[in-house]
Amino acid sequence: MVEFRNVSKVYGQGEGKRIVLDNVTINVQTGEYVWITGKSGSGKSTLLNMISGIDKSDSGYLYVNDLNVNGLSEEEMCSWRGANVGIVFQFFQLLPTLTVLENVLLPMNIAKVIPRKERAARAKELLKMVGLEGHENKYPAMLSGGEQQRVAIARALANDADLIIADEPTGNLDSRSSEDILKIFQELNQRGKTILMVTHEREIHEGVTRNIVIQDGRIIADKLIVRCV
Ligand SMILES: Nc1ncnc2c1ncn2[C@@H]1O[C@H](COP(=O)(O)OP(=O)(O)OP(=O)(O)O)[C@@H](O)[C@H]1O
Repeated sequence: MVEFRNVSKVYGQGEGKRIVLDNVTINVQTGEYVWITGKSGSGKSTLLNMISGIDKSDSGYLYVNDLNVNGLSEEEMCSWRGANVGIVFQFFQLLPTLTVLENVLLPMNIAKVIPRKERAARAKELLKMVGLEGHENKYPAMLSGGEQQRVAIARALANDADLIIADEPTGNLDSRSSEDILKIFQELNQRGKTILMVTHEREIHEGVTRNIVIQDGRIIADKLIVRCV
């Protein structure tokens, strides 16, 4: 589903030149739940940012469902991403002047892949799924960090994208809220979503199927997680 093929990224020039990703090749299959871990500054976010279009590689290819994402113009990238990738950030990135319901409706109103008359019911259903029934008309500032991250997850699911990318979604949460959020990701994966998550969590959470470790822009480990039941 997601294939990075010989992807490299360099920032700066001359003495300040920094190779952030060095010939990275990763192949993620549909249905995987992948954790990308590694020290701060190792290149994890840069990798995810290529899928969201925030960063572009200097060389190599990125395919998502056989689409050459590098080849998209900025406008094409925007509309492709809106309909095909759900994104969850560390600091939630909710719009403070919109209610919880309006925040979840926003991607639907932009991408227009969900029929207009189904959108409000869908947003309410997604909020119920993440445990926020009854909070629809609140503003983000009225919610705890964990609740705000739930809204962000509902928003990431708005257009029913098969691929969810999450950049340290528990990085700003206490351990209890982190556990709750990780359980939601596990459930999403069980419902068929493919998930790529950058995290600093120390212990691999139940449900994670693969752990890719990055160091200085290179993959130093790529482990399938097999659990006995
Ligand atoms: N726009 C930029 N310009 C210059 N350098 C950048 C830019 N974006 C990232 N970098 C550098 O690239 C390196 C990798 O950054 P990246 O955010 O991918 O690391 P990370 O592994 O996600 O780190 P963290 O765990 O701290 O979030 C860092 O040294 C960072 O300073």
